[in-house]
Amino acid sequence: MEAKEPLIIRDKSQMRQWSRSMRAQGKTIGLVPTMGYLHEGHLSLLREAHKQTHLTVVSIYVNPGQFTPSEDLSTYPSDFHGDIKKLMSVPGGVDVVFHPHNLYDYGSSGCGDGVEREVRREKEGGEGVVSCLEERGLGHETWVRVERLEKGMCGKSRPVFFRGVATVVSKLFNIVDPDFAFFGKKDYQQWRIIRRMVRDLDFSIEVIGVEMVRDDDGLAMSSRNVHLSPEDRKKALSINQSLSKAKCAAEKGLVNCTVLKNSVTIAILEAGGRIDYAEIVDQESLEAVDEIKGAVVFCVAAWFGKVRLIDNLEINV
Ligand SMILES: Nc1ncnc2c1ncn2[C@@H]1O[C@H](COP(=O)(O)OP(=O)(O)OP(=O)(O)O)[C@@H](O)[C@H]1O
Ligand SMILES: CC(C)(CO)[C@@H](O)C(=O)[O-]
Ligand code: BAL
Repeated sequence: MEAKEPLIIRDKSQMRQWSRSMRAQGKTIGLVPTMGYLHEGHLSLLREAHKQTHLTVVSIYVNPGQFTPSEDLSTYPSDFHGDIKKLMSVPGGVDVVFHPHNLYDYGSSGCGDGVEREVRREKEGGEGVVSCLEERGLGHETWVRVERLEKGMCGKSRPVFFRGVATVVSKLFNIVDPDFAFFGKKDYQQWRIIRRMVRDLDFSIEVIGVEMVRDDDGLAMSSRNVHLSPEDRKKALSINQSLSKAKCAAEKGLVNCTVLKNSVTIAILEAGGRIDYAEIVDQESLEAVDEIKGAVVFCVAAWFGKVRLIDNLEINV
């Protein structure tokens, strides 16, 4: 049986009002931030939220602040009505879907285009990379950075990504004011970064990391999988298969990270993929390790056709 239709809120102040009035009634709120085009991985976050909170909010917002103009913002998949149906298929459904049109619209209080162009000029002379948000000239110039954790892996290949994620998640936290927020461990580095941000900035929110959901054949579920051709989708199984083999080998005593990383890199290249990175890092600090001694995570990003996929496996020896 389908759950009831959620309340759909598009306006920041209406979202805030809803949260305030629910909190005044003693209700706890769980937030699941997403970019839409939902799959079972997202729904597992919602199911986890149901276990911990009275009320649930799923946000659907494709954030221009975490994409550079050369990334795939314009082709990011979306299906709002399909998403609502999927959310209603989960027992208990969802109370609110927060689906803002533009989270960076500050009305007359924005300082506007002139300042934005100035910021862009400075950056182009400095760090050299701007996000789609700055490119659009919307007057936003405040960014949250988790300086060390954002440096490696996805932060290296997507230079504005974690700055954009930490900033938009801070905005969502301020607007929705949840007690709990749920993030998937598929995006392992993102989950760690949000946890650190919440600790360092004293957000009064508990961040819950939820296990990754895979398709039956092992491919990590991801909205971008829809862009894989059937051939590339088959080839992409090499990521999970080589990671699983490496994990088995590590558990049997092969702890040299160069050897393990090479085995995964070669398997993905032989399948026809292009490696972005293959890193074995400490689960907490995300620092690369040479030898597996304790709790590490083996993280991979690889391209198949025009699609960049990420995956990881935790290894505890
Ligand atoms: N397979 C999965 N298992 C568990 N959580 C997931 C999975 N895929 C995504 N999530 C989580 O859902 C939340 C929203 O992610 P997002 O909307 O970007 O989806 P996505 O499938 O990761 O998309 P993308 O193709 O951009 O990687 C994040 O916390 C993310 O970690
Ligand atoms: C956390 C997030 C919703 C921020 O835009 C996004 O990075 C995602 O979907 O993982
Ligand atoms: N789940 C990560 C969002 C992104 O790739 O932009």
